[in-house]
Amino acid sequence: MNFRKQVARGLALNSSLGRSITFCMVVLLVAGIATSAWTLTRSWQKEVADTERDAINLSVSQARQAEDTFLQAETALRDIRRNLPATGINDINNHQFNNYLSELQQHIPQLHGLMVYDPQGNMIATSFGKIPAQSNNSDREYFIYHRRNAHGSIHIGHVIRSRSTGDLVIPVSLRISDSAGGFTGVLLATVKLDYFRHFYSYFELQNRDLLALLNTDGNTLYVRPFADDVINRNLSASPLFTQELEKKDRGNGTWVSALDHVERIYGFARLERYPLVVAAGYDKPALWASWVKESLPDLVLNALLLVGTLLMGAIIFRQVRMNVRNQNELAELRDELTSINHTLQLMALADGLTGLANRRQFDLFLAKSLKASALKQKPVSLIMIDIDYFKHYNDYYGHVAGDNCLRAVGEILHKLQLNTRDLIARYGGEEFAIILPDTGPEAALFVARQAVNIVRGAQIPHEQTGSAQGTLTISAGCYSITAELNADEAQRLKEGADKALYQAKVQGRNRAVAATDAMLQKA
Ligand SMILES: Nc1nc2c(ncn2[C@@H]2O[C@H](COP(=O)(O)OP(=O)(O)OP(=O)(O)O)[C@@H](O)[C@H]2O)c(=O)[nH]1
Repeated sequence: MNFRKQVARGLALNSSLGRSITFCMVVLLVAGIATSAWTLTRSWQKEVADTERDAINLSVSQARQAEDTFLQAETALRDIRRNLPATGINDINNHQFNNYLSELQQHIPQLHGLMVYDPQGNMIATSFGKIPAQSNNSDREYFIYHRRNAHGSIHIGHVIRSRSTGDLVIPVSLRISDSAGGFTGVLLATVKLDYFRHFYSYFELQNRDLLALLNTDGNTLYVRPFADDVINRNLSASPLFTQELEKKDRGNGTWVSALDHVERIYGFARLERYPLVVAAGYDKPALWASWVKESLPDLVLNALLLVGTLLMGAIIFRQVRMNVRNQNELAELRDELTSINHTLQLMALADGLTGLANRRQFDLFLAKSLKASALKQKPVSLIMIDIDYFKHYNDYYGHVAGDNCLRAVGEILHKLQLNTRDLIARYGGEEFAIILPDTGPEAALFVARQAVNIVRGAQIPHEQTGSAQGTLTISAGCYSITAELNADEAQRLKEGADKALYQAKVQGRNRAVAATDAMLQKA
């Protein structure tokens, strides 16, 4: 048996019930798996959507906070510019102005310092109170920027290390111009990088979650949780600058960070007043791990449900298989009983010695033939056959040989060319009978003679017949009637054939005789 057949039998697939149950189980399983997959996918998508919303909210709030931080610095610078002597910055009273700057700085905690530079880059006032010996900042980017650009807007530069204190600061600067628009110096407010460092550390973020403040040209100002070596790194190739900010000022996206190659779900927001952008990024692999951990009970439950369904299916299959097996066994038993019944029926209707129809079958067949004859009004004939001198045969050869002889005569008679509807029977003892439905007297006598001739022709030795041949012969008597209904026609037919047989014996045996009216009238 090949594998497919084994599986089919194992699952009781060879029954229609088995197939129906298999179909239902497969539908249930597929539906279960599909539902679980759909639910889990939806749950993960919701997790990602929630995170995207969190990221954009965080970036927007931090952009707002950065905006306020730099706005305070700008306001301070604009105040300073307003308070510069109308005659020019060279007329600044150093001591007084330093105090003013110092006081202003103390009110704005994120400020590292406030400074005033002349057109040559020399510091002429500072909130630190004392102007250092080496204080020329004409090489600084912001200074060069303002010398070249005549506009009076705020400029936020890249992170620098303060020459006064060595701290990392973000320079916020404003150009000072004379009434003709000529360059007369630079006002500088430095914002502490640590201010953002501390501020960003307040948020409860995972290890690799990111919060960054960047210039819109892609330069990093501060990126939590990275070390200071990423400061001033150019990230202009990041999708944030190449794709997202090109399209909108705030939004979200997922990309792999250029800093550490970790995939993050980002939210970003551009500051309204300043060329800065804030990005908040959530570690996607960590989010996945935490989601898997949270979804584990659901996963296990779903798996258990599926296993339960499979087990239930297996139990049902087992029952169906047992059912089918029982049914098959019952069918086999029924077939066996039918066959035994058939054999018993045959045994009940067959003669044990010769295998011909027995007396019981003879009677049944005769009754049936007579009824048909009465209904169709067609003749039915009976030939009675008796072995001649069979007592002598038994006496001479013994009863065992007598039995064999009976069997041989049965076989010989069986070879007669009869119609299929005719019946040869052992009538009893050494007597045989042939019933010929739809057969008249001439045809019956012809068959009877054939029987006599064929037995004689077989030349079975019989020493005790008194004849010269010394072989076995039979005598036959036949009679035909067209039966009437409701009459004991069997008796009439048998008596007629018997009388004819008697005449055959009387006339010298080894012959066939048909019953005549004269014979029948003789009592
Ligand atoms: N071996 C054997 N003999 C049987 C069987 N049935 C009947 N017989 C014998 O058949 C013999 C019949 O003898 P009878 O009725 O006297 O007739 P017959 O000797 O054949 O003489 P006729 O009929 O006058 O020619 C008896 O000896 C029975 O014992 C049987 O089944 N086997």
